[in-house]
Amino acid sequence: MAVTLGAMWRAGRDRLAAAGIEGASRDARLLAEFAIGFDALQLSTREREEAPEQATILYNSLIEKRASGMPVARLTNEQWFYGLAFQLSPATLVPRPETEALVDLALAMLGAQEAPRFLDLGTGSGCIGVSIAANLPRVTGVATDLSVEALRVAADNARRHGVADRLKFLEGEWFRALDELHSFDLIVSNPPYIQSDVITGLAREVREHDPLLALDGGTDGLDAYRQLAAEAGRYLRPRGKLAVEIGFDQGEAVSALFEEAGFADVIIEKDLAGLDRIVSGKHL
Ligand SMILES: C[S@@+](CC[C@H](N)C(=O)[O-])C[C@H]1O[C@@H](n2cnc3c(N)ncnc32)[C@H](O)[C@@H]1O
Repeated sequence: MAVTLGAMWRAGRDRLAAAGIEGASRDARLLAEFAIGFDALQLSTREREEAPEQATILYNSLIEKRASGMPVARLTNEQWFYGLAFQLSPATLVPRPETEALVDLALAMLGAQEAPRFLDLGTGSGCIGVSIAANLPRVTGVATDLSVEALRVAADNARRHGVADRLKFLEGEWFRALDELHSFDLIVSNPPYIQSDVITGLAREVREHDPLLALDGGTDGLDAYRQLAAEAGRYLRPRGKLAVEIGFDQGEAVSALFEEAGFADVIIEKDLAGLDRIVSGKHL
């Protein structure tokens, strides 16, 4: 018997709800759009059309994977961030909405400058660096990662969004990736910041599907911040800034590391949920 597109996606929604998936309706719609190759508007306006057999088979298999805990972004291999679609791979973190605050900070700081330069350390999918470049036509930047595969994806995303000619991608451990002596107006990073022994207790969607390299911040979660705070000054212009994403309970510890390293005007900023999310400081 022929099944309509509307009946198809609603059956998926009910399956996800029965499996206890939060946001079952949203996820079922996103997976239906992906399986059929529609956008949200097309799915809404063409619900009465017959569902193609191949799309139904694909959709049902995606719904079963989602029901077993695989995040939608891992199934579609894509995540929206700062109004842009980012391709993903198993080597990249799924960009999180709270990280968009780092892009806001960068745009506010660099927007008025003539030819600003920034560094995005641990770029992953490239979401931070590509979003900054896409919103500031005069900016140039360098994006690094320890993962070659993540860098490949980030470079693809830069091409996709037309900023590849203004971003350089370099492989290596934090500042050691830099190929020459650079001097930046801003260094941004969302480094791994989860304590090693907390990772096994994280939600399954994170623990099983985000790369460990993107999560593990060492015994106290602060390994990357120690290195970044201690070394960033060498790569910043006078009055340049270092700004990092932090875990909700790391504000004081990371601020102290910034102050010990000689940064001035150290500020902790909160996210929309009212949690500490960014620490920034100025290089004198
Ligand atoms: C939390 S993820 C952030 C990814 C991306 N910037 C974002 O916000 O979605 C941290 C990134 O740092 C990279 N990374 C981890 N350790 C690193 C190191 N020692 N040197 C350079 N990059 C590293 C990981 O591969 C990962 O892409």
